Order: sequence, then C-alpha cells, then structure tokens
Amino acid sequence: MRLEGNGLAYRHGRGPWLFRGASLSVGEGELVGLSGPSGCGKTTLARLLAGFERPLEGRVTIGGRPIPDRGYCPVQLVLQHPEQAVNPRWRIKRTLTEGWRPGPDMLDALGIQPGWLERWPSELSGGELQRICIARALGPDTRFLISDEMTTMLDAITQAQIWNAVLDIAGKRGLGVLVVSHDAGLLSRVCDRVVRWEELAAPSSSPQAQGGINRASLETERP
Ligand SMILES: Nc1ncnc2c1ncn2[C@@H]1O[C@H](COP(=O)(O)OP(=O)(O)OP(=O)(O)O)[C@@H](O)[C@H]1O
Repeated sequence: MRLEGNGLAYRHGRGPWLFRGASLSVGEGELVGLSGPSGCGKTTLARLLAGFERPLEGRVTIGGRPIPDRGYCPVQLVLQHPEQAVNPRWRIKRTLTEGWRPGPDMLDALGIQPGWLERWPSELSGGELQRICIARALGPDTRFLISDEMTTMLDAITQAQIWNAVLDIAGKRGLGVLVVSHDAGLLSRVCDRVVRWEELAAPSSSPQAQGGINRASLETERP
C-alpha cells in the first residue's frame, strides 16, 4: 500500500499557487524527510496528504483509492503545536481516546503517565501534550504518519525519546512516515531519504508557479 499524491496544486483563494504538479509517493515502512524554507507550503502539502483539505488539482490516494472522508483516517498528521490540535474543554482522556483506545503498552512507550489522563490540556506541558497527540495518531488503522515539525518545540532528550518510540512502533507496524522539518540533523538521523522543497515546486512568487507550468516532482521512492 502506498500513499500517493499526484499532480497536486494548491493556493489560498485567488492568491499565488503554492505548488502545482507536485507528486509524492510514500510506501509502507518508508521514512521520508521533507525540508524547505519557512512559508513555502509544507504544512499545506501535509494537510492535503492527510485529507484535511482537497487539492485544487491532482489527487491523493492510499492503496490506489481516495482517502476515506469518514471514519478513522489511515493517514494521520501530527502538527507542531499540540495545544492547537486538542479541544481545551476536553479532559486528556477524552482526547486520547477520540479515535481509538491506546493500551498500556502504547502509553508506556510514549512515556504517558496515567495521572495525566484526568487533567485538562492546559495542565500538561507542550511535550506531554504532544505525546498524547502522537498516541492518538497511532491507532491500529494508521498506515501513514505525517510529522510536521512534531518535536520542534521540545528539548533534545524529549525529542530523542519520542522519536525512538515512534520509529520503534513504525518499524514494527510497517508504517510509512513523512517527516517535515527544518532540522537537518533530525532528518538525517531519522529518514532513509530527504527531499528538499526546491525539488518539489517553484516558489509561489516565481513566474513558473504563477503560470502553473512547473512540473516539479517529489520523488520519495527508495533508490
Ligand atoms: N488561510 C490562509 N490564507 C492565506 N494564506 C495562507 C493561509 N494559510 C497559510 N497561508 C500561507 O500559505 C503559505 C504556506 O503556508 P504553510 O504553513 O503551508 O508553509 P510551511 O512551509 O509549512 O511554513 P513553515 O515552515 O514556516 O511552517 C504561507 O505563506 C502562509 O502565509
């Protein structure tokens, strides 16, 4: 099974195209990095691949079929700011079990303490809350994980703990992982292959992108 984006294009309203003709393919068990300048459109691309938004051109498929728009999504996206990804009026337990019910093994692997579950989101640190968001994203029906600066705001030790756990789970379950980050060190440590944004699409201010004639391709196959 592969997560594929083919000929993707997106722009906000009538603004400039962020990218056009962008194609991406991540297979089971593949760990692919994506780096690029701030504001170029990486998060937007991640949102298209996870089915949060529809591309204006092109299509996203998983196993050759459109991403289901109901039920648990097999492509899960974890964003940089966990406090923006949870309902502040829900206790942690409710957020954690929103899509599935993580067992003690998962909680243990991610260093989630049982005492956190009765608290409110504002009563956890950013790193603790991010662990909750990651556990929520790793349900048994997850096939692909997209990490968009998932550990950027965390200290090096916490970052390493979280990535060790995520990579262990991904390896055991054959998850495909797309790692979006500015952190070249993280990408080189975690990923089999790193793709630069420049290889994907021309910047929005370029005549190519404005005219929509660029045919950039994001190649994520293993060599
Ligand atoms: N709702 C919106 N309306 C208009 N423009 C938007 C909207 N959301 C995002 N943008 C713009 O789209 C561009 C791409 O944003 P995006 O978050 O995808 O970039 P990014 O590459 O992930 O950036 P960073 O690396 O800083 O996180 C940015 O210039 C941003 O200002």
